[in-house]
Amino acid sequence: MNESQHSPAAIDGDDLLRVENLSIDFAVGSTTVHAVDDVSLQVERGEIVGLVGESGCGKSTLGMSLLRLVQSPGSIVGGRILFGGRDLMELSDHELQRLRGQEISLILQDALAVMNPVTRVGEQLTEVIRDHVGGSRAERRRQAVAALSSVGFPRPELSLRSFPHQLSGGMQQRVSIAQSMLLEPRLIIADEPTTALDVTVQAQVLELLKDARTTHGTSIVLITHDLAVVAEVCDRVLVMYAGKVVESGPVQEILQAPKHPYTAALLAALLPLRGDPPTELRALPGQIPQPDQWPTGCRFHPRCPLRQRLGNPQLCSTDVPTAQGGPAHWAACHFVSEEGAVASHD
Ligand SMILES: Nc1ncnc2c1ncn2[C@@H]1O[C@H](COP(=O)(O)OP(=O)(O)OP(=O)(O)O)[C@@H](O)[C@H]1O
Repeated sequence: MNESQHSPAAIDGDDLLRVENLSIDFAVGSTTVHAVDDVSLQVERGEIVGLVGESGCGKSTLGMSLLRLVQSPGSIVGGRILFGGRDLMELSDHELQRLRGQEISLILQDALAVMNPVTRVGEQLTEVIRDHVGGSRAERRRQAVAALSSVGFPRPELSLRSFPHQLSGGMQQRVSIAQSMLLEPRLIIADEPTTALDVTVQAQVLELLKDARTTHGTSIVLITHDLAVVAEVCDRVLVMYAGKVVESGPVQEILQAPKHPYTAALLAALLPLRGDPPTELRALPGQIPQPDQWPTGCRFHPRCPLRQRLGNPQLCSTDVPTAQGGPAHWAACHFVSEEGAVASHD
């Protein structure tokens, strides 16, 4: 079985988003970079799904594709993205425009990047309402005040008059979340939304995302390199390595009993939240390979601690691993058993 075939088959019909065998290439000079390679996933209504992995593994490219925002020289070269049963690839520009913001919205690490620096916060918010909903000027303003209030601005009327650069990073991210929630989208793509923020503000922003799910049933795809953030908010997690999903499962299971050696290595590199500090930080050696030079067989094999412990079996460098485990929790590794071989080898 193909490593990506488990996840779509696991759904019982309550999925809002279904990605099937998606591949995205970048044409860089005379080479083709396979940034996302045959990835499948699904997100159910009201579910928060984490997408984790090191820098360069394809998380953002995958996230942007969910809004059909992959920029040239990148393009979707295979697969389907179904949102609420509609194939995103078949939508007209007009339909896509309505979809973005109204049904799917985007939160980025750099909140300023999605704001107009010369437009006051209030105007940015009321413009979105005017373009998608309409209503009188007074009504639009009332909604903008309510939006800022809902993300914790103590004096929203005053903050509406601010320019984005007059706000702190945490405040800017709150405005960005307020803006993305204005039209009560069914799905939010949040790409490293807390990475630039200090720990206290980070926790507040994560709370706001959880609130969005609780209050409006919003589904969220949370892209992050930080497993601690995943542990805090996600129901399910997909671990990406070198353009592929290598493990998928419920967050607690993945954190407590990872099946893939890459996931185990990411976890081992985390500092414990409580207790004595470790005598050494077991960081994962080596770097993710360049996307135009993905290794043969299992793409993780040159860095894999489990393979080394097993005496470097040849299979890892020759054969692409298929999904092992059940539909709810699987990993693409030749040497994983359903009992969690990784944990027992550690
Ligand atoms: N505009 C581009 N031009 C060429 N290649 C690109 C471009 N954007 C992304 N890529 C390629 O796609 C790969 C995946 O990039 P992507 O940004 O999706 O990874 P990521 O996991 O989100 O990393 P990060 O956390 O650093 O954003 C990159 O290694 C790069 O080779």
